[in-house]
Amino acid sequence: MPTAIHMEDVSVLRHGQTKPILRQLSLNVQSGQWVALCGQNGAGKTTLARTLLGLCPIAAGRIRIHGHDVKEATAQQIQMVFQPPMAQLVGSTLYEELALTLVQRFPAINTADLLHQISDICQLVGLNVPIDASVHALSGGQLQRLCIAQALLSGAEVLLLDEASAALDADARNQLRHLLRELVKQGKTILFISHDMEDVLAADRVVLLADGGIVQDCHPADFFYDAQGTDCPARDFGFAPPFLVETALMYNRLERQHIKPCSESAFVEALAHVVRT
Ligand SMILES: Nc1ncnc2c1ncn2[C@@H]1O[C@H](COP(=O)(O)OP(=O)(O)OP(=O)(O)O)[C@@H](O)[C@H]1O
Repeated sequence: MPTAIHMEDVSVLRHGQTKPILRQLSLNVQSGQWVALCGQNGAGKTTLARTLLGLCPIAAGRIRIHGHDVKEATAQQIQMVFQPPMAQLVGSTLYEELALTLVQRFPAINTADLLHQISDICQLVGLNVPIDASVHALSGGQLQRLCIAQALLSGAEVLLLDEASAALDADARNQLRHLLRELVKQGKTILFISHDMEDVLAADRVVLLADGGIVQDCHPADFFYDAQGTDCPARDFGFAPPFLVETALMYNRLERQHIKPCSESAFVEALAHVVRT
């Protein structure tokens, strides 16, 4: 798989500060990988994402997005779903907002195709509001979905999501995780900043930031389960394991097993395997 994100010894200083917010940080992400970026408040997650967009100048190091220098990366290579959502919206209606993105990408697009693509993307992200709805009349969750729709319509290969599930209810969070999994299967690369441990569990890889540096980079199974499967290393970093992990840890302790599921289906499969053997 080609490298989608390449960060090499990157340091970032914010205006007026002497202490770097990102400290000689190196990170490589392959195309088609879903990375959960987590860390406590102020760890540098948003700064890292903004740096990948070229919005925070780097004091040292280098960044390449799909082989291009970060300064030359286009909207079709990398896009961010910002938090709060209004930060990225410029149109006054849902139609205007999405049509603008499509016209930028396909200047010759006709109205029928425009409406078709907008309708498809709204269905994909579960945005069930009239096309002429005012952006200001949308709920937090609907705005979040609109921003995700917009990022997808841009055609970007790399999607950065900053707390994109924060305004969503539990069902919508699940839907978003399914959508992200589908996008990854289609080859998109996802960097998902989230404090929600269910989001972290659903990823292919967890990168934990603390004080501007990477302190953990591993598979979710190694983030949430120790070698025996009876304890949760993520607790040492201040993160409570999600319910599925809690349940598996308890099961392992009671039944002296070592299963480490990261999804409901993996849990069922692991239990079936234990019963068979
Ligand atoms: N525009 C800015 N100017 C100066 N310092 C900033 C700026 N934005 C962020 N910082 C500082 O950079 C550090 C990292 O902030 P950042 O927003 O990247 O953290 P984060 O991990 O995304 O936090 P959170 O989980 O709270 O969103 C913090 O100490 C913050 O105060």
